[in-house]
Amino acid sequence: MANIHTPIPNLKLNDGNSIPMIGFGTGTAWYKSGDESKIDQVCIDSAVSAQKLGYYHLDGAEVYKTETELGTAIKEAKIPREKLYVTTKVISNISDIPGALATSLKKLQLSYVDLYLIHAPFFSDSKADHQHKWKQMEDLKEQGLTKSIGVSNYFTEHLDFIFETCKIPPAINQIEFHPYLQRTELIKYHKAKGIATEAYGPLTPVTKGGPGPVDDILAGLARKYGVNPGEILLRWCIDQDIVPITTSGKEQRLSDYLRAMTFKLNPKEIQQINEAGSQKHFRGFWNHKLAAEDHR
Ligand SMILES: NC(=O)C1=CN([C@@H]2O[C@H](COP(=O)(O)OP(=O)(O)OC[C@H]3O[C@@H](n4cnc5c(N)ncnc54)[C@H](O)[C@@H]3O)[C@@H](O)[C@H]2O)C=CC1
Ligand SMILES: O=CCc1c[nH]c2ccccc12
Repeated sequence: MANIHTPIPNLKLNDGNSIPMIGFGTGTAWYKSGDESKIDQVCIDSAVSAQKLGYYHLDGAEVYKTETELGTAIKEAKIPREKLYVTTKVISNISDIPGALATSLKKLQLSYVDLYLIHAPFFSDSKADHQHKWKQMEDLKEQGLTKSIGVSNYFTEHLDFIFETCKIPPAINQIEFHPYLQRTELIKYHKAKGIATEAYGPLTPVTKGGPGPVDDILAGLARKYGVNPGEILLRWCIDQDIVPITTSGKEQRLSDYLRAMTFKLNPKEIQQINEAGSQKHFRGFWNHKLAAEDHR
């Protein structure tokens, strides 16, 4: 079983902080469509197991309605706070960003988060509105309530708005990223501006995006490195300096994912996955909002 003894590399951010290069997500599998006050014990238990295996990077969001579960799991796992990397995101209460973070911190039972993200750009209706929201994010970082600030699901034009007036540039853009959605232009932009990329949905080709043209390549590489195709996808992100955010309620799967830390893909193997992946297009999230961006 891969576990806490499997070293997880960090990525240095543009603000000097570092982020562990794999995250355990509390959205998707755990998202509550109903009553937030109904506690999901399976979510708590899975987040505790994840921390015990060595996942110290935990990804949450107010809209998942699982921040209370994440806070309970952090308390139960007893990992020292300074070793943890906790992210949350604002969207439901975007009209009051400071109030939203205060509420999230209360649910998480924390005095600060490591990363606070604006969950999506679709709730700002003008350039000035984007810039005003970003200023509120900067204030929260300056108050020490979050160590880093960033965005999620932003396009280059939204990032351009921020860069026009920001004092602190976004440290991260968390986006859907996998071989069937390679976001080449956006990733180039991130690199040019010093923004780190986090990948959600990294396993899409072996989950809802399959079957497809990368299957045989993933199977061959999985045989070569003695892992599952999923771990090849996680490594494909890491070897491009992109931080995958994955999840599972199955302890064995969480343990298996950590085998992505035990090998490296060579540039030719990365290229093979890129070329095969570009033969298929698949987007699993935010289709209604993001379809226009697909061919950029
Ligand atoms: N910022 C945003 O808009 C978004 C952020 N996220 C974050 O990213 C996290 C991870 O997102 P996911 O799409 O769940 O990541 P993912 O692509 O890593 O998929 C994880 C899911 O795949 C399943 N899985 C793994 N291996 C499998 C296999 N061989 N066969 C079948 N199923 C398999 C797991 O059980 C789990 O449910 C979320 O929990 C959330 O924290 C997710 C979506 C949007
Ligand atoms: O974070 C992205 C996925 C997600 C899961 N539940 C919701 C609810 C509203 C927006 C996004 C999401």
